[in-house]
Amino acid sequence: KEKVAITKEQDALVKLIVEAYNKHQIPQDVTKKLLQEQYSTEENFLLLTEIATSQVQVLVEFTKNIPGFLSLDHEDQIALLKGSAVEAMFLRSAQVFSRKMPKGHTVVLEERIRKSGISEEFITPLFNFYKSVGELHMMLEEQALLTAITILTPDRPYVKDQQAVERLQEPMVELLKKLCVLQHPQEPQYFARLLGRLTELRTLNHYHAEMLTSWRVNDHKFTPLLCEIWDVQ
Ligand SMILES: Cc1cccc(C)c1Nc1c(-c2c(F)cccc2F)nc2cccc(C)n12
Repeated sequence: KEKVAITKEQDALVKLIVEAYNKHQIPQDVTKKLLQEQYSTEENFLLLTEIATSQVQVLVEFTKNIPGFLSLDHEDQIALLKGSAVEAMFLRSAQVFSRKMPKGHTVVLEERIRKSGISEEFITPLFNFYKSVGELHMMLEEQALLTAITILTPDRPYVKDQQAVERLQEPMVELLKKLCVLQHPQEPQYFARLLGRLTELRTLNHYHAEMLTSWRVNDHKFTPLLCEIWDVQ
């Protein structure tokens, strides 16, 4: 059985991706508000809107630090960001939800999500996804690479030069595969399970679009950044 080893270049790549992934977190004042604000539906929705807005900012910063991303065609950069924003945010919020947050915050955040006027038909798949990501106990390198791989999906709508995106995504997929073999030797199907999460993520795009529409119908206000990334209003 050939020995799987990370090359020097691959080690440099994973360090760059992890550094970018760690660089930006949700601002403290936003998470502090989670515990302080009272529990009205309006207040909860406003808080989630604030968190979503800062998550989009975090996503844009992370994406700009993915090696090679800024050398892509500028319109393709926008197409990749808009096409992957929901999936990347689900992935990041799943990790924040299952790992990063102190226990107390997670309970409060769950409570506020459940009481923010979102329909049950979205809440269930959302928490199922959070649970399925939590059960993987992903390591930081795996989370960061999986998020970069999601962003660098070549077949997003309006991407013109799909090959250029593939050339960036492929080495990341190879690297993640090697990391999974090295870091989870007792679980040969671990890499396949990670990719399975990406398939589950794509189904959540549909729910998210429905949610946006239902919020707009109920005249909920979004921030300019959320309007721009999801073409609402
Ligand atoms: C921050 C948060 C956490 C869990 C559930 C939800 C509904 C949110 N908030 C939003 C999300 C969103 C996200 F930010 C991460 C994951 C899944 C998401 F639905 N998308 C949007 C889009 C417009 C307005 C909001 C309030 N919003």
